[in-house]
Amino acid sequence: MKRRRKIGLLGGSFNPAHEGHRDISLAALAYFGLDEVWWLVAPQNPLKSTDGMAPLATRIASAQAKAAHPRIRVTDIEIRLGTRFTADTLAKLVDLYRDCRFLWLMGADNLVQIDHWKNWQQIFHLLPIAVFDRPTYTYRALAAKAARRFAKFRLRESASLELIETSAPAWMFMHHRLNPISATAIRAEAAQAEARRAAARRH
Ligand SMILES: Nc1ncnc2c1ncn2[C@@H]1O[C@H](COP(=O)(O)OP(=O)(O)OP(=O)(O)O)[C@@H](O)[C@H]1O
Ligand SMILES: O=C(O)c1ccc[n+]([C@@H]2O[C@H](COP(=O)([O-])O)[C@@H](O)[C@H]2O)c1
Repeated sequence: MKRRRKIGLLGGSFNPAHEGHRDISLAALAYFGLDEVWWLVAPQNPLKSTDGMAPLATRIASAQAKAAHPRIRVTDIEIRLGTRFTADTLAKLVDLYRDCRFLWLMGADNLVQIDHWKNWQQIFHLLPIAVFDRPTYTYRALAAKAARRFAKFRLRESASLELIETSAPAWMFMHHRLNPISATAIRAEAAQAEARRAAARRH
C-alpha cells in the first residue's frame, strides 16, 4: 500500500508571519517526521477582532516571505473550502486528502482557549495534536479545560515520531525552546515606529 504523506497543519492569522511560526514548523518537521507543514492562513479568526487585521492577501504575502522553505506550504485553503471554523476545515481536509495523515499544530496560547472554539472536542477526536510551549502560557495551558478533558490521551514527548500514526484522540505538549516573538509585539513595534515618524514630521 502506498505510504500516506505526513502533513502538519498550522492554522493562524499570520498578522504578520514571524520567526515563531517558522521555528515551530521546522521543529515539527523534525519531531514528527513530517513531509510538509501547511500554513493555513485564516481569513478571519472567529475569536479575534477585525480591527487591525490586515487583508488576507497581505497576510499570505507575509507568510510566503517568512516561510521561505521547500517543505512549508502557505495556503488560503479556508477560502477555497468555504470554511471559517477549524473543526469544519479539518473535517473537510481529512475527507479530501485520503492519501495524507494530518497533525494539527498550535501554540500553548491556543490550548488555553480552544474550549471556546466551535466543536472543539471534535478536533481532538479527528486528528492528533501537537502543542508547542510558549512563554507565559505553560501552566495555564497544562491546567486548561482541554488539557484536563483529554489528559489520558496525552503522549510522552519522546514518542513524537509515533504521534501522527496514533489514532485520535492523541496529543503532545512539546517543551521546545521558548520563542517570545508574537505578532502582537511586532504590530506594537510598528505602531510605535510610525508614531515616532509622525512626531518627527511635526517638528
Ligand atoms: N512564538 C511562538 N511560539 C509558539 N507558537 C507560536 C508562536 N507564535 C505563534 N505561535 C502559534 O502559531 C499559530 C498562529 O499564530 P498567530 O498567527 O496568531 O501568531 P501570534 O504571534 O500568536 O499572533 P497574535 O499575537 O496576533 O495573537 C498559533 O497556534 C500560535 O499559538
Ligand atoms: O474554529 C474556531 O472556533 C476557532 C476559534 C479561534 C481560532 N481558530 C483557529 O485557530 C488558529 C490560530 O488562530 P490565531 O489567530 O491564534 O493564529 C487559526 O487557524 C484560527 O482559525 C478557530
